[in-house]
This record gives sequence, structure tokens and C-alpha cells, in this order.
Amino acid sequence: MVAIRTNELTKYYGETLGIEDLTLDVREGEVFGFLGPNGAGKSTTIRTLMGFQSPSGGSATVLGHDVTDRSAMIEAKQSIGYIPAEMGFDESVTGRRFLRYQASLKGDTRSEELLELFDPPMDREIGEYSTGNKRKLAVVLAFMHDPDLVIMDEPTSGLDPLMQERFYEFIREEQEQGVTFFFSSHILSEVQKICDRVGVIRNGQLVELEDVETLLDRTGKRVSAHVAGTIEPGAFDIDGAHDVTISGDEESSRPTAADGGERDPRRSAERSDGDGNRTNGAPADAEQEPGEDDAGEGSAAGGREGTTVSFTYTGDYNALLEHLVEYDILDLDVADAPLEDVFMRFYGDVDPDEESSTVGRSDRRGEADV
Ligand SMILES: Nc1ncnc2c1ncn2[C@@H]1O[C@H](COP(=O)(O)OP(=O)(O)OP(=O)(O)O)[C@@H](O)[C@H]1O
Repeated sequence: MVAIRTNELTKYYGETLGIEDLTLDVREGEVFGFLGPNGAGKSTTIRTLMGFQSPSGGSATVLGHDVTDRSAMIEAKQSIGYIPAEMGFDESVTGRRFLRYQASLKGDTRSEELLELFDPPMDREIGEYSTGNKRKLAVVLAFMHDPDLVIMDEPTSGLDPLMQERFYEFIREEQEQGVTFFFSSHILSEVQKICDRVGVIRNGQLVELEDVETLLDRTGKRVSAHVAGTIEPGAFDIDGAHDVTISGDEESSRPTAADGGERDPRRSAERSDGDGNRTNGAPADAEQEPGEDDAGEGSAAGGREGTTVSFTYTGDYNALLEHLVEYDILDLDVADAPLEDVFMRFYGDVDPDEESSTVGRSDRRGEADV
């Protein structure tokens, strides 16, 4: 059976496109990730599925109930958990009081267990909560009535890494009990970790629907190797390597008026390939800001000699290792390919400027760390 079904679901805000012709099924018991850059239409989809706004066209059902049918949706929500992107709490009451109020509306069969797990400060006024604590409370509220379907809009934003892991583990356990999840995210690694299938949305339209294994194969890794000596041009034109950039530290590390004193050859190389905002895949010290602490003696390229090669890799890992072994590797970084690479490589016509302005820098850093 399907838990969510949309058929050519469309939402315009006046002239502004929210989503268009969105057709997808979320199967009962699966964890479905809905991935896309800022403004792609994720929240629009979620708010429409929750019945908070009417579609401009098409149709949708959740747990078999038409999302435009008010009374059907009231009934459906007894079995639906919801974590919104913006948590609209009454800030003047304590968490405990808010929970009691919610319990009176939709029931509470397991808040004790959830409070133990996520531990928001229940006796403080919600107005005093940190963002993360608000999110923890939202998680407790979403699950306290033991829902069959949980719809979540970027549920982990604001949670610290430990809490995120706990939440992922919790989702896996809930899924084993048969709960279905539909959630939006910017974070590819998160989606990769916990989802069975992924829908990718861009400019209001579904551009891909994949199982995660397939997406992973297509996404690949961002590899950056810093090696002693030089790398011949073309040396990394190997099967499965895309967007290869090679940068030596001799010339590119010298500050120039044009680059505002940039010294790190890897950063210079990334700029030169027209992707000035890319941060993933580079060794940690490539994050150093110009002039930050590289002003010491003999500090060209942060004091590191050699050459850096960076590329996205979708090939066979053994073949890559065999190739790398020919070099004296000083530093190696392998990370999930960033979300924008997926868009740019597979969905081709994205304007890099538009993409870098819509996908936040901090989001990309977050992915690289995972
Ligand atoms: N209430 C609204 N009124 C007018 N336009 C809206 C409204 N809500 C969303 N939009 C527009 O609809 C489009 C999709 O926005 P939406 O919030 O669904 O994207 P999103 O994928 O959730 O983005 P984000 O990741 O930033 O949350 C955007 O162009 C946005 O400006």
C-alpha cells in the first residue's frame, strides 16, 4: 500500500511557482528522502501534504485521505507525526505545558520514553529554548501519539551531531516497527544514511526518483590528494574521475593582486575551475581564509610543498587506489560528493552562480564533515 500519493500536484503562490506536476508514491514502511536546494519546493510539498494549503492543481492523498478534505485530514492526523521547518511554539509556556496541551489534542502513548531519549528541558519556558532544544521538543511532539506516518521538514537542522545520530537510530527503529517517513533535507549524507529512496526536486519539479544505492553509485566521492612532487597533466584522466583539477604550489601559491593575496594552491585551483564556493573534498586546511595564519616564514601554501589533485570519483575504488599508490601521498581526503555536484553533473543545465547562491555554504561544510 502507499502511504503518500501525489498526482501532478501543483502549487502556485500567485505567479510564483511552488511545485509543478509532482507525481510520486511513498510506500508504506519506507524512509523517503526529499532532497533539493533552497527554494526547490520541498516545504511547499510538505505543507500541501499536511493540508495546510490547497494545491493549485493535481491531487494528493496521505494514508488514503485526500489532502484537500478537511475532515478527512483531521482524522488522518491522528496517525501522522509532523515536524515543521519553523516550529511555531507558544513561547510563553513551558515545554511540559505545551506537551500536555498537544496530548489533549492527539493523544500521548509514549512521551515518557521519548523525553528520556531526546531530553528537552521541559520545565523551562519554550522562549528560553535553544534552536536545538526546540527541535528536540518537536521530535517528542511528532512521535508521542505513535504515528504510522511521519512527515518532517529538515528535521535535524539545529541538532548537534550526537543528537542527529540518536535521531537516525530512532528512525531506523521506528521503521522496523512499520512507520513510514517522508522528510526533506539539503544534506545528501543524511539522506544516504537513512533513506530507502530519494526524490530530488529542483525548481518545483521532481527531477529524479531513485533508490539510495543507485543515487550513491551515481553521486560518487569527492577526492583530494596532496602528493609530493608534480602530477603530469592528464595523469588523472582515469575511468570514473570527473572535474579533475591539478594545482601545484609553486606558482599558484604566490599572492597576486588579482586574487586578493590568496596563497593556498588548492583554493586557487578551485576558483580557476569556476566553482569558487566549493569547499567539500579539500583537505581541512584548505578551508583557511586568505591571510588567516599563513603569514609566517616559508609559508607558501601553508608550508606544504607538492601538488594537489581534486576530482569527483564514481569509478571502482580498487582501481583508484592502484593509481594513487604510484604517488607519494602527503594528504588524502575522500568525502561524499556535495549536493551541488549531483545537481550539476546529472541535471546539467544548472547555472553554477544560481546553484551556489541557493545551496548554503554551511550546508556543504556539514556534508563534508560526515
Ligand atoms: N507563502 C509563500 N508565498 C509566496 N511564495 C512562496 C511561499 N512559500 C514558498 N514560496 C516560493 O515557492 C518556492 C518554493 O519554496 P519552498 O519553501 O517550498 O522551497 P524549499 O525547497 O522548502 O526551500 P528551503 O530549502 O529553502 O526551505 C520558492 O520560490 C519560494 O519563494
